[in-house]
Amino acid sequence: MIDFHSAGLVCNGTSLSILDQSLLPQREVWLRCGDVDTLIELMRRLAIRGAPAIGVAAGLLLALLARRGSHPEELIVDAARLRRARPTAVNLMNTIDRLVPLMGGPEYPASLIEEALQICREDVQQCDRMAHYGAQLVGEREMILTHCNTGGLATAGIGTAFGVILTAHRQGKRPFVWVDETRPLLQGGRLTAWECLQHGIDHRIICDNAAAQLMRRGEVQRIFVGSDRIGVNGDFANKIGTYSLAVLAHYHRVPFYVVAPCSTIDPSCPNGRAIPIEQRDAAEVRGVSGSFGSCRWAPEQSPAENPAFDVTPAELVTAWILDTGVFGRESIGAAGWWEKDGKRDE
Ligand SMILES: CSC[C@@H](O)[C@@H](O)C(=O)COP(=O)(O)O
Repeated sequence: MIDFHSAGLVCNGTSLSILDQSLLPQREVWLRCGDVDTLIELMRRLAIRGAPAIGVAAGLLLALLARRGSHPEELIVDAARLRRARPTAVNLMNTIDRLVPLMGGPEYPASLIEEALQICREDVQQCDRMAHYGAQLVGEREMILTHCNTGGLATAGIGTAFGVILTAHRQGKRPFVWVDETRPLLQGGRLTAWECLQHGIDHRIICDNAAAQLMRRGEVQRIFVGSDRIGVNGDFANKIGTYSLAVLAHYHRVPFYVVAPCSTIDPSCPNGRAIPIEQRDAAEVRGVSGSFGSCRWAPEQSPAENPAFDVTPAELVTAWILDTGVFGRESIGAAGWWEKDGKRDE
């Protein structure tokens, strides 16, 4: 039985349903996804998004297809197409790399189904561990800033950066959250704000360009962000706008943390320059579109640049909060540093 559900995804044995994140918070619409073309389309238009969530969705769909009797060779082609759907988040590639060797093996399809479910379970557990380590850093009534959406919608569990905030909230620390709206697709203003409301977390949405002024006034005590891929030297890619926040945090001496499972570290990327950055349609910058309607304010003929992610250099990071512990800058350099020396105060 392929049975798994998270905030944005339900797999009930025979089908996969996805909560369309492009329509939230105005409309809660669940979409059936039964084939690879549909999932690729949903990923590209960010109906399902967030690094761990897209990896988990790809795994569950491949498991469903295997259970329905897909020939292993057919599934290998499907997996290769899914792998290319979004290029920056390494979780998608990790999922495919774990499942492809099982396609056509002696235990197929049972082994593939079990591995896909294991990826889901691991993500839930990793979120809990990161949240546990990260929440220890949060003091009473701190003002925290976060970027993009890193909660239950973006993962199989309670989230990465948002999981830290949620856990501090559940511990009664009463954090207050500045929610970056996160232009151009507003994952913060739409999704993180929605998740804050669901969990009763005190928050206020800000335009991305308000962060500097808040930091200058001393109204931001800590910044937590997620990551789509981390290089071996600690440089990391995350939603566009993360790098500017890190520069601002450095100038204003605000602690700046990356929260991600250690599987987000890509051993094949020695540094951030090796991380592929997704370029998206210029139309997303010239206007907005969603369940709230569509509007273009820029001249249609004006070219626009739309990198979906940026890379923050390791020197701007205070610590990496991984599922294996909290790693400061002094940890970087040793081989496999992310598995060894993190502080693990229980
Ligand atoms: C789940 S936390 C890591 C990231 O996936 C998140 O911060 C992010 O940048 C998501 O980008 P998106 O383009 O919305 O998929």
